[in-house]
Formats: sequence, structure tokens, C-alpha cells
Amino acid sequence: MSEPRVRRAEVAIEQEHVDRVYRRLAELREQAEAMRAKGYEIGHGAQREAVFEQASMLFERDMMVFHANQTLQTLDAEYEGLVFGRLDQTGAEKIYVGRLGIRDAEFDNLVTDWRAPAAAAFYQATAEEPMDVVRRRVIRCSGPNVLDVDDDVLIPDAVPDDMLVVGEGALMAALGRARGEKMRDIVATIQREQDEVIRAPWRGVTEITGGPGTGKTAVALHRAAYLLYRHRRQLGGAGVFVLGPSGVFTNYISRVLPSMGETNVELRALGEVLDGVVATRQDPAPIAAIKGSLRMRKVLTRAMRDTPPEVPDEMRIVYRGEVLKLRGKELEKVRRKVHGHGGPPNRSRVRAAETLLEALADKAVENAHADGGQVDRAELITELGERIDFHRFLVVWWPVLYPGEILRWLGDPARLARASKGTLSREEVGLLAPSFADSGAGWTVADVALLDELRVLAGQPPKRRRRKQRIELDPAPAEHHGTHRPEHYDEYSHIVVDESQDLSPMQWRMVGRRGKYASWTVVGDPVQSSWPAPGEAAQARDQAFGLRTPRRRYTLRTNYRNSAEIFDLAARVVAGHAEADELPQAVRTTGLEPDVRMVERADVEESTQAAAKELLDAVDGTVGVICAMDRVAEVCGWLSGADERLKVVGSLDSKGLEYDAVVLVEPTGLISESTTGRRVLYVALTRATQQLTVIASDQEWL
Ligand SMILES: Nc1ncnc2c1ncn2[C@@H]1O[C@H](COP(=O)(O)OP(=O)(O)OP(=O)(O)O)[C@@H](O)[C@H]1O
Repeated sequence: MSEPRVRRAEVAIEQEHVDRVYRRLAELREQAEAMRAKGYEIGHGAQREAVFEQASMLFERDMMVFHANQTLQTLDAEYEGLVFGRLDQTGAEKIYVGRLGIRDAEFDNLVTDWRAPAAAAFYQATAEEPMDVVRRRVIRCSGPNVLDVDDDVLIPDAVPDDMLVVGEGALMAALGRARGEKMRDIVATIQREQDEVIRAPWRGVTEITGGPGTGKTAVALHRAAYLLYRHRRQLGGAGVFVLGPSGVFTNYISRVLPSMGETNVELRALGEVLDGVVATRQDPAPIAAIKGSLRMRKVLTRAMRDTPPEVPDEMRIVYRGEVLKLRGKELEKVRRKVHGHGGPPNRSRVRAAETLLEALADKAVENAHADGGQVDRAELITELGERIDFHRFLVVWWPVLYPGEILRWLGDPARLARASKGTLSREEVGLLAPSFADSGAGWTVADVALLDELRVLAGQPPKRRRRKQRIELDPAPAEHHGTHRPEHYDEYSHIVVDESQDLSPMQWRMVGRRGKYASWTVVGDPVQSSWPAPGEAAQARDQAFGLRTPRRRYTLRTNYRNSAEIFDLAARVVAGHAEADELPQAVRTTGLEPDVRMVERADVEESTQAAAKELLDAVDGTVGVICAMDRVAEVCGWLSGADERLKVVGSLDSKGLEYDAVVLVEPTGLISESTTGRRVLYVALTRATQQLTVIASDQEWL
């Protein structure tokens, strides 16, 4: 038979199986829907029952609705192909591998979940170690339609006469495909070195390093899906937290886990870790460096303990006809004494009241001495402590402290100088104060870690009234199902940190608070780091992990993203800033060298427009235009109204992203805006999968 005929015949065979799977899927969906309906019926019935029965019925209802929703969510997950692999083993055994496990009505396996031990051979078998796999087949589907198959023969001698073999290179085909707006999962083509990381034990800390495009992000996300599948009991309850560098990035990766049926994962950008704050603005590099450093802990503690602005600087209270007066200095002494105990101020109001009463008693004793009289201290303290005017003073003088408020106080250079005496230099204070004063612009990404630190330092404000417990009888709106957030921040059971090389020490502290009891997957590449003080960050990171053992480290060495031509240029730019073994090997060649265009400064705009247009015509997928952070608005202006496939992005925000083609605007600008300039440029140069055009008005970057 000719190759196309063999291929058609084999596609038809697989289509038959896939059709069977989809028929079964329809049955399962019907069953789950019926179960959910029954759950709600029980819920409504419960309203008419006595309290005890109500509780148990509601529990039953919750369990049924929860399971039905989980199943439906998994079944409805967006997927490019539910079934994507087949293994033919020695002894004529065969299994199909897919995004989820599906059994037929007789409980026979129609599809094996890719994370199940039985599917491991799909990723791990090689010609040297075939693990009984004769033929490994990748099945490419679009929805329920089989488009193509692609085979690997691992034990040639064991291929029976009737086994046909088709094509080669599912991986290369996947890598050459056009990129869309969102990252795709790689379940069908996970490579052996990646699979080893995905299936590594769940406890402790798993570090994944490797150069750009080695699949670190993809691997970390597949690992999250794998861990949730294999250790759902340990990890499913409190959930998994995935942290990315920016909102653009979390949006980019947002489809990967749902496409594998995993929705119990909280995905957040560094600027969104704290509830209620969404920061996207970046500070200029020197300011971000100060805000991120551990020295800020001291500064924040002192700032919080300083006298809040606008509190009364004198206390007067009448006791048995006599005026007792505490002046500013005396009041400050009391404040220092309360803070001296070290508790969070929002939890120290009782102590503040007691200390203030003691000071008033001292004052009364002092006055009495002068007049030759006597005072009963205990009586004074009890009496004043019950007085409404005392408590009115107290709430104003010892106010509830809010993190945002304290940080804004530091916009006052005098206050910041007081808080940072001996910790920050005068120049640093000069740089920092205006950035806190600039509250109209909203918080920056680096501020979020400071706000979180202050949240803990100041303590939870006392709760006024307890909310009444409500029994929910109707389902929450659909988007709330599945995304589970622990009530307390430190409850996540597994934390994935992507682009971890860029976390500042203060950010590590913030993340560490979310993972007091968690195991970790930490992804990073030191060569792409834009954080200037790696030593301090490493210390904070170790503290975040605690003394957890074991710690295991994996290095990925193959660059699956860039063509070899593009990566060569990137490697040249970062030479001298990286060891040779820190740079990965690019596996794909396209024959297209990067196009470096030297132009006059005045022509950069026009050249950028021309390059963008050419690349939009040249590729099917996305085109990224990358420039220095402070030029994003300007470059957006140049390209307004262009194709939807085109995105303008600042250098730091391009971390972790990829495009079919990239126009890099004025590379020297990327170097000069950052303290780790060349590394940032290296990041920008490694975003393109197929074509790269550089528009430059100088040669410094080369
Ligand atoms: N086994 C694979 N099969 C198919 N595609 C893969 C595979 N491994 C990685 N890729 C693809 O290579 C690209 C780069 O992967 P990813 O973004 O995870 O790399 P990274 O190491 O996180 O890169 P960076 O450090 O630059 O952020 C993605 O498009 C990813 O889907």
C-alpha cells in the first residue's frame, strides 16, 4: 500500500475507537447531569426537615452536586483531542492514552488517563529501553475528528505483519505549529526528560531550571495536573497555587490546566497575590530593587510604629475634679512601650489602654505628691478604664492600621527618613518617597509584597460582629465552582512558582506565607534573571521553603521554542553573562536567519511598522512587538489598528511568553533600562518560534 493509503486506513481505524469514546462520553455526561439534578432536589427537600436531618441532607446534596460538577467540568474541558496516544505492547496488548480516563459500561478501559502509571510508558519508552512498547502512536485530533497519526517503532523485531507504521516526528510537527494567544498543553508530546520531572515525588521542593524554551512552564503545569491526579487526597483539598510574573503571562497559560480537566488551581500574577489588589505597574529598576530588598522589613516595622499622622498630641481627662494631662512626649513614650511588646498593633489595643491608664495613674500620683495628697491607683485605673471619653480618645490615638495607609505615609520624606534611619541611604530615601506619594497611579507590583508584609505586621483588625452562618440552598454561580481558595493564605498544599529567578526577597516572603505547609515546584533560569541581588533572594527563598526535605533539582537542556538560528543570536548577546552549560540546545532549524535592520533613529517608527506588517503576512499565528518598558504606549501608538494577532509588550512583561514572530525595537534601550540589562535583552530575543526582526538605531547591544 502507498504511504497516503496506509495513513488513511490507520486514521480510519483510530476514528472508530475515538467515535466509541465520544459515544461513551455522551452517556457519562447524561449521568452526571442527572446526578446533579437529584442533588438539588435533595437540597430543596431539606428546607422542610428538622435541623439535624437538614444538615445531613445538605451534606449529601453538597457531595452529589460537587461530584457531578467535577465530572461535568472534566468532560466539558476544552481540549484539542481527548484521545491522543496509543501504545501497542508485546503480547498484542494495546492501550489508548488521553486527557482523562474513561471506561465503558463493562468497566473496561477505553482511554487511560495520561497521568496513570499505565500511561507512563507513552512518555518514557525509548528504543534503548522500550518498556514492552512495540509501537507508540500519537493521534492528532480536532475535537472528535482524527486528523492524522504518527508512529514510533521501539522494538522493530516485534512488529507483527499486520501492524502498519506511519510518518515520523510528532514532536517536530507540534513545535512547528503556529502559536495562538494562549499556551497549549503538550500531553501528546511530553519528552522523556520532561516526563521525569512531571512525575517526580510530590513532597518537598522540586526545582526546575533550564534555558528559554526548554518547556519549564509547560512541565510545571503538567506536573500540577499530574500531582492533583495522583495525590488528590493530599493536595486536592487546599488546592494548588500557581504564581506567574505578570497578568499577561497568567492569561497566556490560563488554558493549559483546564484543558486537562484541572480547575482546582489558583493562578495569580505577582501583582495580584494579595486579595483585593491588582497591580500591573512596574517601578523603575532602581526603585524596585530597594522595595524588594529585605531591608524594607525594618523600614516597614518602624514606619508602622511611628506616630500615625493626625493623632492627638495631648490627652486631657478629668478625674475627681482634677485635670490629668499627658503631653506629646509622654504619649509617645506610652506608644513606644506598647510597641516594645512586639505584638501586632491591631491586636494590641487592650495593651495600649492598660499602658495609657498606667501613665495616667503615674501622672495623678505625681500631682498628688506635689499637693501632699494621695491617690488609689487601682481605683483610678478601674474608673477611668470604664469611662467613655477615655475610650473615645483611645480609638483615635491608637487607630486601626491599614497596610495601604502606612505605605502612603512613607510618601512623606521626613517620615520615610525616620523609618529608614541607618537602613537606607539618603539617596535611596529620595528615590523612594515620591513613589509612595504617587498614590493616584495605584500600587506597583513591588508594592504588593510590602502591603502583604504590613498586613502581617499590623495584624488583622479586630472583627466587630460575627457574620451569621447562612445555609446556602442554591448553587453558587457557575464560575465559582471548582476554583477553590483556602480561607487562610497559608493553606495551599502545593505552590508552583514560575520565573522564580525574578522574585525579590520581599516577594519570596509573601509567597512563603502562602505555603507554610506546602510542597513546591519552583521554575527558573538564572540567566534570564532581572533581579540584581541573587544572594539575598536565595536566602529569602530558602526561608520560604523552610527546612523541608528533600529538595530535588532537574535541568532541562533542549530549547523547543526557538529556531536554532534565532537562539544563536540570543546566545551571542548573553555571552559572558552565562556559563556555556546554562544555555540550551535549540533542536529545530528553519533556514531563516534573524533579520537585523540598522536604521536612523528618526526612522525607527516607520521601520517597526513595516517589519510588523511583513511578519504578519509571513506567519499564521501571533506577532509580538517588544520594546523597553517605558516605550510601550509610544510603540502601541505606532501600531494602533493593526491586526489582532499583533501584540505590543514591554521587555519585562514578555517573560514567559512566545510568538510566531517578533519585532524587537531598539534593543539597547532594553539594556539601559534595567540593572541586569543583557539578561533582559536575552529574554526578549528568545520569544520567537519562527522569525525575528530587530530594528536598531545603534550597535551597542551587539
Ligand atoms: N514536549 C514538548 N512538546 C511540544 N511542545 C513543547 C514541548 N516542550 C516544550 N514545548 C513548547 O515549547 C515552548 C516553550 O515552552 P515553555 O514556555 O514551557 O518554556 P520555558 O522553559 O518556560 O521558557 P522561558 O524560560 O522562556 O519562559 C512552548 O510552546 C511549549 O509548548
